[in-house]
Amino acid sequence: MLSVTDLQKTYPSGDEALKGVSLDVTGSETVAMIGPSGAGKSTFIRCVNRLTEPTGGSVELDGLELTTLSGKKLRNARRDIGMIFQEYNLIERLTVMENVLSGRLGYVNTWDAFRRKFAGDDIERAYEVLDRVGLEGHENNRADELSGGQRQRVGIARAILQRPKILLVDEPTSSLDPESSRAVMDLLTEIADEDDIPVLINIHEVDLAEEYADRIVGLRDGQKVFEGTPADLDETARGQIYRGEEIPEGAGPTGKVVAEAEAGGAATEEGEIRRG
Ligand SMILES: Nc1ncnc2c1ncn2[C@@H]1O[C@H](COP(=O)(O)OP(=O)(O)OP(=O)(O)O)[C@@H](O)[C@H]1O
Repeated sequence: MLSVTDLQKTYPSGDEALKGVSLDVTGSETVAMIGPSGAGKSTFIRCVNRLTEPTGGSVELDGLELTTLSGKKLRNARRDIGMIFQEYNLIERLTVMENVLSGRLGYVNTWDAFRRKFAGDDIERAYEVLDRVGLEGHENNRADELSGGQRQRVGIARAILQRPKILLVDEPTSSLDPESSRAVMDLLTEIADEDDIPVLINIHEVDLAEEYADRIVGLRDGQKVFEGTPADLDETARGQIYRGEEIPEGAGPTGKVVAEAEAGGAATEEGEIRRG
């Protein structure tokens, strides 16, 4: 379970990107975080895995406080967090298989240091994971030969190879066409169910959030201004999230609207990795 309490981030520029946001994500639920550009959605996800340093608050994953970890402990904790990025963050010149195996390292920038050192078990599992995301047969294609939807599937495969305790997903569909977007959302919610892990997704497309999420969280100006089911996301709530509207008095059941911020194997020279 991810439990975030009063998360704050003020950038050195003075931008208060998060002004005390609390959120629990648990079970196998899919939570969509929506909000206008600049609301703090990416900052929230990046503070959870410490790609950005929060300036206040607490982030616990299965009871482990992440904000105070450093060095090896932080690296180990990050392996429990599967991260999927808008722009895929693949290494273009490497193969699909190599990119997926880099998930075993937690974060790809250490890939070069570990190259060629994957266990046979990891490779076998990488094949399984690639089958699962529909990329069987593409193992030895270079990442830069793939379509956007396929690249995002590589990103998803890389994340789930880690056997994470949670998936954090930052704008997975914003570079994709509608059909590929839906396929990616289908895959993410399927993983949440089948692997029994929660998924937190930042997403701009409100219709996809409504269709796929169990719960929707609305951020505006660094504050959580809405939390509820897709059915709760009425016009009042949308106005509050996207237009900063006050909740009109007597406007009906908007109790869900939060008005204030809550205080191994071997790679060949060419990069091809073979089974066994
Ligand atoms: N590295 C940074 N340095 C300074 N300010 C930043 C930095 N990253 C983000 N910000 C600011 O923090 C605020 C929140 O940005 P963030 O990217 O988290 O919002 P977002 O909701 O994810 O927006 P988008 O939907 O456009 O990605 C914005 O005011 C932004 O300008």
